[in-house]
Amino acid sequence: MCSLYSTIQLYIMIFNFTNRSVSLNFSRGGKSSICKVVFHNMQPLDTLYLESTSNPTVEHFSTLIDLAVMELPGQLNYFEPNYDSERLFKSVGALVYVIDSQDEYMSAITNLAMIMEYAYKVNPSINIEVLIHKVDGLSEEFKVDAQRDIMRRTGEELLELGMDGAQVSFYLTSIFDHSIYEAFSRIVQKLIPELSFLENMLDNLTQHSKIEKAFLFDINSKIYVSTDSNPVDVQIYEICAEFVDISIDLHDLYKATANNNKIQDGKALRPRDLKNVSQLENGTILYLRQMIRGLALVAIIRPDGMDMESCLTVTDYNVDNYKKSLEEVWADSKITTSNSFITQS
Ligand SMILES: Nc1nc2c(ncn2[C@@H]2O[C@H](COP(=O)(O)OP(=O)(O)OP(=O)(O)O)[C@@H](O)[C@H]2O)c(=O)[nH]1
Repeated sequence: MCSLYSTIQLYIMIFNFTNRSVSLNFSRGGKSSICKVVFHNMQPLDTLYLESTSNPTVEHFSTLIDLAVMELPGQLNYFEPNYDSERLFKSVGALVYVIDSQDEYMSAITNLAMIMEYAYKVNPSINIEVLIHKVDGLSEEFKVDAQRDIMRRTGEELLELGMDGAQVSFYLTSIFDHSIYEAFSRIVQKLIPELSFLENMLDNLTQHSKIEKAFLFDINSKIYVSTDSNPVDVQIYEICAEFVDISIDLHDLYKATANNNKIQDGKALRPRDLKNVSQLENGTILYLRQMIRGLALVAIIRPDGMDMESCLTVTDYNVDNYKKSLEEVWADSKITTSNSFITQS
């Protein structure tokens, strides 16, 4: 059986080139806020008090994937001899470039094209992901216009550099709604080589239960690392992501600390896995079960006339099997800690 364990390194960056005649400052674009909100559950409004980052930071998160998120502050010039830029670019799977949509963005686009030129030279398989960020401040019409304009200008810049075929993905994001999670979900999924296998397993699960939509969530970040092949409806995603939050809050509130350390027949009892089921007024069931490696399966179940108990019995049985398959796939995988390779100045 193939191993699903992948080493993925993502880094979020905004560059500035101090060696150009005009010094460009692309800091305050929202990089730290994105990292704090997505990976540390910080409330979006609290990012107002974040201080400017002065040194590169790198953090590792190990769930389905070994994800390393590097934040490169805007004030530093990574093409100085101090930084081993070649090694930096070579080692990452995706480069996430943040453009502040509420600011003048022409220089940021020129900068992006130059970075892409360098990135592709040293790492032709790198994914370039552009977040058109802070779109919460723009009207719906303006959002679309800004995206079209940024895509067109990026295309023109790349054409000038002779890179017209280069692949770039654009996402409209804000930390004030789920768009940032949706973008990161898609970015991370692109880096999982076995994604179609994971999708097939979820398709199988949905076909044999009354599940309408299922997500495999990373509990910590609420990024979904996989979903079945039915199209993703943003509202359904939002409901499922909120259900993860509620389940964790309830679990923390009611977990019996005494039980966690309980000894039975001389053996310590393992803390119970997270599970939460809730039926909405229209009969739809929200179902969450903890899986392995910090992941949780969240499903929307439509009973369609079947009583809730039978529906849950079938789902529980199928989810048990799904979990066993995940465990088998991960049985041989080891967690490797990637080396940090940013030279601190
Ligand atoms: N409206 C809005 N503001 C945001 C969003 N994301 C971040 N911000 C704000 O942007 C400001 C700068 O955010 P930072 O995360 O510190 O920016 P940075 O790119 O890390 O800045 P440096 O550390 O200086 O490189 C903060 O006041 C955030 O609250 C967003 O999606 N929408």
